[in-house]
Parts: sequence; C-alpha cells; structure tokens
Amino acid sequence: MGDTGRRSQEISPGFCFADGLASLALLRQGMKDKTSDGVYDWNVTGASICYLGLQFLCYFLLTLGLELLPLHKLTAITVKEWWMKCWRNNLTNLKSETSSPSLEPFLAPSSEHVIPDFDLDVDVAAERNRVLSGSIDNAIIYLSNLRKVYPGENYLHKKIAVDSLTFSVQEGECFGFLGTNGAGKTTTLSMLTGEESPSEGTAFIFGKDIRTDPKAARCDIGYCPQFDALLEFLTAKEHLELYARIKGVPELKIDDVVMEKLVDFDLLKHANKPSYSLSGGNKRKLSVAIAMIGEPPVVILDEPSTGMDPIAKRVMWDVISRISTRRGKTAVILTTHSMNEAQALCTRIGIMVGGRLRCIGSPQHLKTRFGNHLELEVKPHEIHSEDLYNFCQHIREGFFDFPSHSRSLLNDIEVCIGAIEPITPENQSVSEITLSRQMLTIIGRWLGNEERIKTLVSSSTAPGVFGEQLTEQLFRDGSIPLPIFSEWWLATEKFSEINSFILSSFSGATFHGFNGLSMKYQLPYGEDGLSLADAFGHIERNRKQLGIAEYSLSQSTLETIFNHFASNS
Ligand SMILES: Nc1ncnc2c1ncn2[C@@H]1O[C@H](COP(=O)(O)OP(=O)(O)OP(=O)(O)O)[C@@H](O)[C@H]1O
Repeated sequence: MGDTGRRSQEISPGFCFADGLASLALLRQGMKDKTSDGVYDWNVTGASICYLGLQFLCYFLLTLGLELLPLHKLTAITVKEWWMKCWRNNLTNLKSETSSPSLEPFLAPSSEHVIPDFDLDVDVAAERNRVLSGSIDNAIIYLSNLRKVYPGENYLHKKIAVDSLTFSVQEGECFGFLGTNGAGKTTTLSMLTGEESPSEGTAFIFGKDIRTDPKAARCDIGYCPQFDALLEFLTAKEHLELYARIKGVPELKIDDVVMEKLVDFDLLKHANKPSYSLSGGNKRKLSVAIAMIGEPPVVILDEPSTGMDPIAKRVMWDVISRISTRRGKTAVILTTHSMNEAQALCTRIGIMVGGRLRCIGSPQHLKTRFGNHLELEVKPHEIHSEDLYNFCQHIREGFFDFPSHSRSLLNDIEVCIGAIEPITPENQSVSEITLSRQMLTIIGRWLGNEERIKTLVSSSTAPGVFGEQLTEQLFRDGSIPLPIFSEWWLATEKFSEINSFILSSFSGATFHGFNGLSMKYQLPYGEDGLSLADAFGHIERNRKQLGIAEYSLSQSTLETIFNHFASNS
C-alpha cells in the first residue's frame, strides 16, 4: 500500500486500531525492523495510539457541534440574514467609534422592520410605547419588536410568522393570546421558551434576554406545548416526579408536590398508568400539571384545554386563576380558541391576526371599544295548534275537496315526520295533502304573497325559521305536506312582523340570521346609537302584541369582536 493510501486510512479509528494490533503481533513474531524494539515505538503502536487520541478529540468536538448547533435552521436565507446582520453590526460599530456616544433609549427598536405607530391600533401603540420607554412596573415578561421570519417553500418566499410584537405581562396577570389559525401565537411562545430563535427583536423574562441568555430565561418558565410532549412508558406520577426533580423541588417535598398536582388535576386514578394509555384529555391535564409543577413564576400554556371535557376544563380554570390572580405572583400566558375560556380566565387579552397584534386590553375594555352594537336575540311564540288547524282548513276548503276528519292536527304532523303509524284510507286528513311546486305558487298568489313562495320553489333558501329544511324537502321529494307548509307560512308571517318592527324601530339595526328558532340582530349602541334601557323599554312595550316569547339583549361578546378582527384581516 502506498504512503498516501495509508495516510488516508489513518483517519478511520478502525484502521488505526487494527494497524496497532497488527504491528504488535509482527513485533512479537520478530518480523519488525530492528529499529522498532519497544511496544510504544512510533512504528509499532505509538502512531496508532496518537491517531486514535486525535480522532477521539475531533469526533467528540464534531458530535458536540452537531448536538448544539441548530443545523436544521441553517438555510440559505438564515445564512444570508446572519451575514447581513454581521455586516450591519460592523457598520454600526464603525459609526459609534467615529461619533460621540449617545444615550440609547431603553430597549430601542432593533430593526427597520418596526411597524409605524400610525399603522397600529391606539391601545397596541400605547402598550408598545410604554414597553419601549421602559415604564413597565412589575412586568415579568416583556417582548420588544419580536419578529420571526421562516423561509418559505423552496426558500423562495419568506413567511413572516410574527411581526414586531411588543407587549408586557405583569405578575398576577393572565394574558390571553387569541388569534386565527396561523396567526403566530405558537411561534411567539416557542421563541419565549427558546424552541425557536427570534429573527429580530427580543423578549425579557425576569430581565433575562431570550437571545443572549436563553438558558437563564427558560429557568423561570413552566411550559405546556400545543402537542403533549410525554414519554410513552412513564406513568403520570413518574412524569411529575421527573419534572419536579428537573425543576429543583427539594427531594423531601417531591411526594407532596406530585400528590397535590395529581389531586388538583383529578389524575389520581390514572397516576400509575403509562402515558401512552391515557386518553387525550388526561394527557392534556398531565401536560398542564407538568407546566405548573415547582410553582414557576411564568406559566405558558398553548391551548391547554384542547380535548378536555367541560368538568376538567372548569377544574383547570380554577387552578389557573388560583395561581395567577389569587396567588398574585405568577404571570400566565395562555393561547386559546375558546372565547369562554378567555373571558373566564384572562385579565388582559391580545388578538393576533397575520403575525400582528390587532388589539390589546381587558375583556371589558375590548367589548366597550370594539363592541359598538347590542346583540338582540328574539324568539317568537310557537304557532298555536288551533291557528295551524284553522289555516290548514282554510287552504283545504279553498283548493281541495276532502272530508274533514276528527284527528288532531298535531297527530297529522307527527304522521308527516314519521313519528306515528301511517295514514290508512279510513283516517284520511289534511296531512295527506301534499303540495307540489305549481300548487304552492297558486296558493302563494291566492294568499297574496307570491314573492314568499318564489323563494321556496326556487333554488335559493326560503326565508323563515326553518325555510332551509323546507326548500331541501321540496327539492328532494318534489312536494311538501300541507301542515308543514302551513306551519312555515305562519312562522314566516310572524317573523316578518317582528322583523319589520325591529328594523323600523331601531335605525341601523341589521338582521344576522337564525339561531335555532330565534332571530339574531345587531343594534347600534353607544354615543350615536341607543342605550340598553331604551332598547329594553321599546321591546318590552310591544312584546305581547308581536308574540315574542323571549328575548335577550347584550353587549357584544368577545366572539363577535374576534370575528370582526378575523374577517378584517
Ligand atoms: N417551521 C416552520 N416553517 C415555516 N413556516 C412555519 C413554521 N412554523 C410555523 N410556520 C408558519 O408560521 C405561521 C404561524 O404559525 P403558528 O403555529 O405560530 O400559528 P398559531 O397562531 O399558533 O396557529 P394555530 O392556532 O393554528 O395553532 C403559519 O403561517 C405557519 O404556517
């Protein structure tokens, strides 16, 4: 073997080891040249041992590098960004060396990507100015122009997941982070917990910078990720014990702390089951319990209640409000798609759309600022069976010549929907009468409202409380039974009466569809609109005459405010 071939093989530990052994064997057999008489001579095992030592060092450093460097994040774009940043920093350093030193404002915006104030909602801009100027009393967490850009498909189009996010969270606060799917909530939380590194800007947790000191920043966080990160073969109890030890709970207290969490989250009966055998909801409870073990001062929960039953949700809400608002020392950041959860738990809410914060404030503040209307839900009285009977008779006498029958009309409707036995020739009644499209058109004309029938027989959805089902039935069967048609007609008439009353009484009122048997409206509210008392008074005075069984008037819900931001994105 040539000298070059041999050298190239010496980078392999296997070759060095075998070569050393072979040289040793040759020496024993006396087959080595006379100059090599010692075992550790360079020509015997010395060279192999040295190469092996060198290789150990190189391969150890390589393994360490592969473990520590986030190589999966090393893309053309990230390398380019890193290079640009270094270049910019050099320029800034050169400038600062040549110019006189100036007092940099605390947390000065770090990039040219900062959204201008006029582009922001006033509350979001105020929060941003407060944080950037440093007037953040008691803030445990503050984010300063935090931004995350992902390389897009084929590294061509960048995806701005989080854009210049700036806000703070105080101790004792439960901050609700709401947003549409893909708004950037999880990415923000991942940056806070150190899973992702920010592209620009930074955040501070107890004054520790997540960019420069991510390990120290992480120490104060209890994190429940969006997807349960459990070890399949560890039981619920073992998980809690493991995390209690990791978080430094004193050995003597571990049993008590673990038991407390098992009881708090109603996991006692599942304590000794391996996590793979737990149901989705119980896995979620365990993940939240893990986040809270060791009483971390910052708790970050990414959609914690997903998959939990309503009772488990209430239990979890109780634990969260106990640790944040009641104990008053912990800051909680919570993302959720449940407006009820946000309403029940959060002292402050921020709604994110497309990576940007669109509004921020307490739930009541958001309702007062963005809820510029009242929500009215009206449920009319059900159609009286006597009225229905009379109406059916009226149509039958006008168009059909069937003998009247003693069966009650309610029975006839039950027959129509298949609830009782079918009609035999002896018990014929109005329920037997079915109305085709042509007959419906003629009846509509006869009743003086052909337009209403047109919507029923055309492919568009018919108006009224159950117009949609009726249109479907007509298209499916080609006809509809007389009692069903009569009930729809009378209900629609009642709806029209109430609808014109509301639209004429409250200028600017808009109809927002049906909710079961109720109709929903939005009424203008506030300075230009009505007061709650005016609206109540007016409806109450006309309630009997309009046949309103029940109604409710309320301020806008968080859901309508969320929908408003989501639809304007
Ligand atoms: N690793 C990634 N690479 C590229 N794009 C990503 C990556 N992770 C997230 N994104 C994109 O960033 C945006 C924000 O995602 P993120 O998961 O933060 O949204 P989210 O608000 O948590 O949504 P959801 O409510 O559905 O959980 C999305 O458009 C997503 O497609």
